[in-house]
Amino acid sequence: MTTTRQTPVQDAVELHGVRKVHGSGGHQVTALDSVSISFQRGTFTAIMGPSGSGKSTLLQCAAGLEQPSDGRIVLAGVDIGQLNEKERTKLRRDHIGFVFQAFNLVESLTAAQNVELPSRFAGRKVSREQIANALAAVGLAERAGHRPSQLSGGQQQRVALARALVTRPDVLFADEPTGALDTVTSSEVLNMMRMLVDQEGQTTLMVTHDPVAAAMADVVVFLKDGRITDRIPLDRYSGSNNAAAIAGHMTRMEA
Ligand SMILES: Nc1ncnc2c1ncn2[C@@H]1O[C@H](COP(=O)(O)OP(=O)(O)OP(=O)(O)O)[C@@H](O)[C@H]1O
Repeated sequence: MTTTRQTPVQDAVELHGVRKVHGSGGHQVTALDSVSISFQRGTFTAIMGPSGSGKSTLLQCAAGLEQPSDGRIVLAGVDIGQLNEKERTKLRRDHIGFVFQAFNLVESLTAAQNVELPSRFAGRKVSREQIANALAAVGLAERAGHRPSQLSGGQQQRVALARALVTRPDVLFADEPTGALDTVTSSEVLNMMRMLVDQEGQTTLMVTHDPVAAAMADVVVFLKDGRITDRIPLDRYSGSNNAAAIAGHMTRMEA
């Protein structure tokens, strides 16, 4: 008898029974309550839920930026809880990229210099070619010499994306990446993120309030009161139907 050996699908991030309590004494808030979930490599996950449901805390914990009060987080195959602060910093530097609602670009620097800056601070060399490739990957090859004021909001967020991706991180974390953008520039950034997943296999976790943004993902995870209530895989080819279904789900959650 022959048996077919299946290559196990490795998850990029795993959370096992994660609890996060903010504050101390009588002012404690349980932001995450026994959260267990895995995020598969090469997939795009949107995290949604009412305000205060724990979305950003989940992202920060999964990225190793905050320590859970309890439970275990495995990032890129490494149990973060086993690392000291220095090792955690190195793991973050080598394996994750982060984009936020605010682009956080330095106004006096060009797009290329902004992409290079964090690596420079970390004492790590990125080549001109790596910077050019990162800008090309977000469709900004021609804008390398432009300063933020010479770019649209969507283009500035794409520079921030290139900056997050220049070191080719295992996981891209995005916290409301389109929160400061209008509909047109939002879709420019989201299409770029989708393309990076499809073409480069970029594992992506994105917190968003926007059902249209969430509809770009492969899976939507819903949080309420620090707990995961649903994990819904999306049919990629039902774009606007997905957005409507997600909006309906959110309305029911907030009722
Ligand atoms: N540093 C902190 N200190 C105390 N409480 C905090 C802290 N950070 C978050 N919280 C609380 O933890 C809970 C979850 O917050 P979190 O920011 O993760 O939610 P969220 O779903 O991202 O919210 P929003 O959609 O409004 O950004 C909230 O009740 C929040 O007030």
